[in-house]
Amino acid sequence: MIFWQANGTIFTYGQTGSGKSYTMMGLYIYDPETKGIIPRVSNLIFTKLQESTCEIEYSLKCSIIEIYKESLRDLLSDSGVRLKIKEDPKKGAFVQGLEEVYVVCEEELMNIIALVESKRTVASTKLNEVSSRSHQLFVLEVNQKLPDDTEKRGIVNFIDLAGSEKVKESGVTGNKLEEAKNINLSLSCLSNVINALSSKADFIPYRDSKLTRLLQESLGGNYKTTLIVNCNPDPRNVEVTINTLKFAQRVKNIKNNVKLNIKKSPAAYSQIINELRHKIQSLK
Ligand SMILES: Nc1ncnc2c1ncn2[C@@H]1O[C@H](COP(=O)(O)OP(=O)(O)OP(=O)(O)O)[C@@H](O)[C@H]1O
Repeated sequence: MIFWQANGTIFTYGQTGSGKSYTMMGLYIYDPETKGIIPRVSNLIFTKLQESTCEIEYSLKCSIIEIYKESLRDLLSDSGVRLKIKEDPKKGAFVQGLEEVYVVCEEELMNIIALVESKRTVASTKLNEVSSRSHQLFVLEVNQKLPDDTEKRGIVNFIDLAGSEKVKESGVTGNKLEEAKNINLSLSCLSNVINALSSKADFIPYRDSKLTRLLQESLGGNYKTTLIVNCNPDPRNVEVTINTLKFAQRVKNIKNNVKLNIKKSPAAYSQIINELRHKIQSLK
C-alpha cells in the first residue's frame, strides 16, 4: 500500500480484447469475485482507514479523465468543456479545471465508478465487440493527518489504455478509422518515450501526445509504476504478443525515484533541529 504516503501508477497495456478493462475494472464492480483492481484497491483503502486504531483525519478524492482522439474529457463533469494540460513548476503537468470529487465511503466511490463506466465512449470493431476506444485515467488521492500532526499524501493513478490493434486488422472505417489512428499515434508516442527512457536518452519526447504528457511523472518521475501486460493467447496474435512483450521488457529497464510524501509535525521538526544542534555542539 505504497499510496498511503507515496505516489503510484498501475497501467494496463495490450491489444484490443486482451482483458485490460477486465483487469482494471472487472466484470461487475460490485461482485467480490469478478471485480477488478480499481474496486479492490478502493475497498482496501476504506477498510484500512476504518481499521486504523489511532484517530486519523483523512480525505479521499477522485478524478477521472478520458483521452479520446487527442482531446481530454472530464468524466465527472457534464460541462463538455475541452480540458487543457498546463505545467506547474512543482507538480508538473496537470489538467486545468478538472473536477475532483471528495468521497466519504466505498459505496459512494463505487457509485461514481458505475456512473462513469456507463459514460465511456464505446464503439464496436471487428476485433472486440464492446471495445473501449479511449484511454482512461482514474486518479485517487488520499490525504491523512495523524494525531501527532504528521501529514501524509498518496496519489494512485489507474490507467486503462485503449487497444493497440493495427488499423488494417480492425477493419474499421470513417470515424472509427480516425479513432484507431489516434490510438495508434498516442501509443506509438508512449513507445517512443519508453525507448528514450530505457536507453537513457538526453531528450524524452513527453510532449508529443496528451497521454505521455499526463504520464510524465509516472514514467520518469516520483511514482512507483506497475505495468500490467495483457496478451491474447490465440496463435494468430503471436506477432502482436511478441511486440507487447518487447514493450514490457523495455519498460522494465526504467528506474523511477520514489519519495515519501510525508510532512512531519512542527514538534517533530523542532526535535530534529534540537538533535542537530546538540550534534554540532558536541562536534565543536
Ligand atoms: N480473465 C478473464 N476472464 C473472463 N473474461 C475475460 C477475462 N479477460 C477478459 N475477459 C472478457 O473478454 C472481453 C474483452 O476484455 P476487455 O474488454 O477487458 O479487453 P480490453 O483489452 O480492455 O479491450 P479494449 O482494448 O478494446 O479496451 C470482455 O468481454 C471481458 O469480459
